Amino acid sequence: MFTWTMYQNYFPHELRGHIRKYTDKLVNYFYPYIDITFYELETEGWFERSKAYVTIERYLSKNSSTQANRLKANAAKNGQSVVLTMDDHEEITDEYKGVKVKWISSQKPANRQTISLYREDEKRYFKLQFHKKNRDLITNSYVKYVLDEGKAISVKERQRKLYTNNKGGGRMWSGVVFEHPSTFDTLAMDPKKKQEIMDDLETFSKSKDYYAKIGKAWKRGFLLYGPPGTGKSSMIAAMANLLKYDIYDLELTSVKDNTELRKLLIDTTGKSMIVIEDIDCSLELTGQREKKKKEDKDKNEEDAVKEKIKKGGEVTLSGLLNFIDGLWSAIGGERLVIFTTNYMEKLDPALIRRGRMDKHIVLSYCCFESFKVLAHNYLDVVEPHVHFPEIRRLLEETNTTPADIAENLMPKSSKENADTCLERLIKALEIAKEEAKLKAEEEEKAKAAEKDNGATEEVKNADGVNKKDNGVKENGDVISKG
Ligand SMILES: Nc1ncnc2c1ncn2[C@@H]1O[C@H](COP(=O)(O)OP(=O)(O)OP(=O)(O)O)[C@@H](O)[C@H]1O
Ligand SMILES: [Mg+2]
Repeated sequence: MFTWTMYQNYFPHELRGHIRKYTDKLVNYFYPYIDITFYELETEGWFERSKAYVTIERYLSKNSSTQANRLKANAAKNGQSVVLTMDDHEEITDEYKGVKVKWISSQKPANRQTISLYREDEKRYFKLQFHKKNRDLITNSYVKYVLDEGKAISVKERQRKLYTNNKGGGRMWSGVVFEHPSTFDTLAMDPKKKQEIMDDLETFSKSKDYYAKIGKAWKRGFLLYGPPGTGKSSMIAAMANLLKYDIYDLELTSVKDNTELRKLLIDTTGKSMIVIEDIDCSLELTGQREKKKKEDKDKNEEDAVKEKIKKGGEVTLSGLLNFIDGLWSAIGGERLVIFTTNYMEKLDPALIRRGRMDKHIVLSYCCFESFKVLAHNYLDVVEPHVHFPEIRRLLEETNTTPADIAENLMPKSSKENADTCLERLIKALEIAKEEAKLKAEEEEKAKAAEKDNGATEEVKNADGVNKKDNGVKENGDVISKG
């Protein structure tokens, strides 16, 4: 029998090299498959897990749980859930555009002659095996498809974060797990408007190539405005939940100057939303405040300059504009910038022009359509209902926020049911209507008094006699008519 030792004795080293080369060629000639190996550990750097391997692992988890007999569980979401993938030496099949491929999970034993500092010196890998005739399809598009899908699965399942910049400490942002339950289903607003916003967001998240084609940074600005309690913050949470984005809640008043603002921006990642709430209250950025500041400065310019030096710089309007759409803002990609305000008219037009804030969304008082969403969510009550027509009429006659409606719809004890809650709401709306009527009457009176006052002033100006004591107080309340 021809043994291994005989082979080694008969054929010297160089010849063995040649034989190996030709046998490999021969085998390749008859072997109808191509194998691609993806190793688990990066060979360069500090033996990190290769991104491609982890992404493939995610992708294969969808087939593994149904096809493989031995599964391996890896922790995900900081240990709160597990990802199941096939264990070593298992095989699964996958199909892409009618072509079947095989994935094999395996590992090469450790090289005993080398000393490794790393615990897992066995080389674990995934092998992708497919027929030679499908070479182009698999190498050109299937591999990319697997990586994209794997990435999408991990984005969907990752734990999202809510970051803020006002915690101090060495880090720019500090984050907690984001778990706000608000979604577009729970958000009360006109269904058509809601659908339009959802479509807008979903189109944005899928438009990477389109933004590249038109030469625009992949980001979109939203301005949410409306009275307090109309759902601006709730909508931001719903947007983050829809797109599975992280939120960076930027507290502008805690940012020292424009340089720090830029650093904060650079420190954010893609697939995120940068939120500045109540932008009208943030620093000296609004048109009116700018004007007031200018007046103050004219009054005492020296003092203003001293103050600025003492503060050591500040965030300016141009700094913020640069933050939103300057050169640095394009890094990371796939980002929403969201401002909220209660007073649209207070904002500087430069801040809210289209292109910067691409979409303006007004959140307003509760209409009947919005009420129906809340009634369904809070009480499981749907139209037709005996109380609905009256509520509809009252909503048309009052300005009530969704927050007020929601508060009235929430059962306060186990004895309360849908009917009692709706009746409470009707009472609250009637009171609001009455109050609004009284307020309107008072305003009417005040206006009339102001008119009278104006007329008195005119008389005074005409004859030079002081007729101020005419029974009308300066604030407009009529105390007596004289
Ligand atoms: N459109 C809405 N749909 C569902 N719930 C709403 C809506 N608006 C308000 N609410 C309810 O009222 C509460 C307050 O709403 P939210 O904080 O979103 O208002 P806001 O517009 O951000 O107010 P502010 O201007 O004071 O920040 C929410 O917790 C939610 O329960
Ligand atoms: Mg809010």
